[in-house]
Amino acid sequence: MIAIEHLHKRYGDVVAVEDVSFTVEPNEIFGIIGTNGAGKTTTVECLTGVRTADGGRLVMLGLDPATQRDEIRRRVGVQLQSSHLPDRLSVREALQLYASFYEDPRDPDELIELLGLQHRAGARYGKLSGGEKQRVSVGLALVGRPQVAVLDELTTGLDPHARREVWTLIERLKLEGLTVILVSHFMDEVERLCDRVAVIHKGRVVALDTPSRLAAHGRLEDAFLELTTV
Ligand SMILES: Nc1ncnc2c1ncn2[C@@H]1O[C@H](COP(=O)(O)OP(=O)(O)OP(=O)(O)O)[C@@H](O)[C@H]1O
Repeated sequence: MIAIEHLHKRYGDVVAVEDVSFTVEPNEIFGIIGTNGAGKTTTVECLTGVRTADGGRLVMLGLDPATQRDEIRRRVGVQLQSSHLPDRLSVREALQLYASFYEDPRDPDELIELLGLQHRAGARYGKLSGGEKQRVSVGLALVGRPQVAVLDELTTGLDPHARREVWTLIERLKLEGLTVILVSHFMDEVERLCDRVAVIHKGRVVALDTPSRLAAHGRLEDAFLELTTV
C-alpha cells in the first residue's frame, strides 16, 4: 500500500537520501527517527509528491507520487509547516477553509475541541503561540478525513498536556482506520504510538523494528544513540 524502494534524492551536490527502502502496512503507525539532516523529511516529501525522487520506486496508496500528486493530496493528510497560513485567518476559519477542499471533512469544531483549542477558536493565526500553531497544523492534516496522515514532528513545541492530547487524538484516529507516518525526535512518543519504527542515518535505514525490539532490554534512546553514532 505504501512502499519505498531504494529512494535516492540529492539537492545539488548534497545527497539527502542515499538509499532508503521500507513499506508501511494499512492502519499502522510507522515511525521515522534519525539525527538532524539524516533525510527523514526529504523521504516523506518524496513520498507525498512534494519533491521528486532522483532514483528508486515510490508507491503511496497504489499511486505514483511523481505523477499523481493531486490524487494523493485528496487521500493523504500532510502536516504543513505553520508559516503557510495567512496570519489574519482565525483558527476556525483556517480549519473551515481546509475542510471545504474535501468531500466528507471532519467537523472543524470537533477537531478544535480534540486539539484543545476551544478558547482560541476565534483567535487570528498570527497571534497564536508556537504550540497553538502546531496544533492547528495537526488539525489541518486531519480535517479531510485522510486515509494516511504524514506527520512531521507532530508534537514539537507542545507542552506536556497538549502532547498527550495530540497522542490521544492520533490513537483515536488509528482506531478509525487511519494509517500514520510519523517523523519524530521523541523516543517516548515513538514508544507510545508507533507499531514499527525505521531509524534513518546518513540517508540509509540502519534499523527497522518494533520500538520494544529496537530497545531490546534497554532504553530506546540508548539503542538510537548507538545506531546513529557512527
Ligand atoms: N531544500 C534543500 N536544499 C539543499 N539541501 C537540503 C534541502 N533540504 C534538505 N537539505 C539537506 O538534505 C539533508 C537531509 O535533510 P532532511 O531535511 O531530509 O533531514 P531530516 O532528517 O528531516 O532532518 P531534521 O531532523 O533536522 O529535520 C540535510 O543535509 C539537509 O541539509
